[in-house]
Amino acid sequence: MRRWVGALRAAATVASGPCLESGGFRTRFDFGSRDAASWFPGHMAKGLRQMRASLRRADCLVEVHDPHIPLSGRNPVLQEVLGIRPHLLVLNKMDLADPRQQSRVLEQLRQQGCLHVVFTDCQRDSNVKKIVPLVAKLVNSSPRYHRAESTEYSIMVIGVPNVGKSSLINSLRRLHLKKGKATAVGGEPGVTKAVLTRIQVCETPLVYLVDTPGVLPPKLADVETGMKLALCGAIRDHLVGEDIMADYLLYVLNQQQQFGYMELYGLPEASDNIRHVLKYVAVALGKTQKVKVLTGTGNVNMTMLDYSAAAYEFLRAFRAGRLGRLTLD
Ligand SMILES: Nc1nc2c(ncn2[C@@H]2O[C@H](COP(=O)(O)OP(=O)(O)OP(=O)(O)O)[C@@H](O)[C@H]2O)c(=O)[nH]1
Repeated sequence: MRRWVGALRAAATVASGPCLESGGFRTRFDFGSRDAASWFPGHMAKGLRQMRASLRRADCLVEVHDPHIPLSGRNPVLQEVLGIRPHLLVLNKMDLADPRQQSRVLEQLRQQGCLHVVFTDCQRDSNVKKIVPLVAKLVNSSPRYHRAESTEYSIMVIGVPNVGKSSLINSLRRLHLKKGKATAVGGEPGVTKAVLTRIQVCETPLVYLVDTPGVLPPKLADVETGMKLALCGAIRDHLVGEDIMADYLLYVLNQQQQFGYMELYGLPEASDNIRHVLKYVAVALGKTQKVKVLTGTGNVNMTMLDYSAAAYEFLRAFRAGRLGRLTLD
């Protein structure tokens, strides 16, 4: 075992593509002729219709989004309702994004008219306690339309898939009700399949949340926005392609001088060549596959590096924060 890993490591070093010096990285990413329209799954149109219908019953919208992409990938359909409902933007998974970008992001969001923003980490319940008082303040300072007589707050949680909507609801219940999970959490986009019934998250004040299935913008602004959403797990990997996603991730890491991948996978220097990097990923993680090779004298079984598995692991490392805290916008 040791010997073939050693041999593969040597092969990875010798047969590598050109390694670029820091500063010699790609300055733009070539998306080829990819069309982001094909990445929008049809069933989301239904989710969007259900969401619109439920919106009428909500006092406040809590929009959860990924702080890796605080400025892109949000659903423009929401703009229609933002004007008439109190709106709070929760940038969840703050533990994974670059904290140095927070003030710039807040300023840019403010310029876009997004005034109420909270960064949270639902795995550690960080900042989640700020949400209920802020929602109460926002609702109380705006006309409550048909709900003027009600003393309870009904909040609708919306956002693209996989941003942590269910995790936020569970975190609120843990903090305010000392209760466990009410809604399933999953690492794959689309875990929340149907619009759920109301879930109580707080006693005083009485607050109910309505969880919704993650819904992508029906029309992505451009291919790059789609790629960023895919990196954040909002679009299923196989729709976009793990190989190109890994390449785009490497491009961004190098652009932002985030070279943590070198140490993680034992690269001697930074590289802009995804195949070269994935070679190291595969070797470091022992991602190999047996391949049958037909030769003139018969079949030979060979152990080869599994680049697809390596690309998948590279993406997983990014999503778990092992490649550093990164803001893509
Ligand atoms: N690092 C980190 N991971 C989180 C956080 N919140 C949620 N996650 C993870 O993100 C993934 C998606 O979480 P969910 O709560 O299922 O997301 P969702 O938005 O309800 O997903 P859909 O149902 O697909 O729309 C899960 O693997 C969670 O464990 C967070 O604050 N930090």
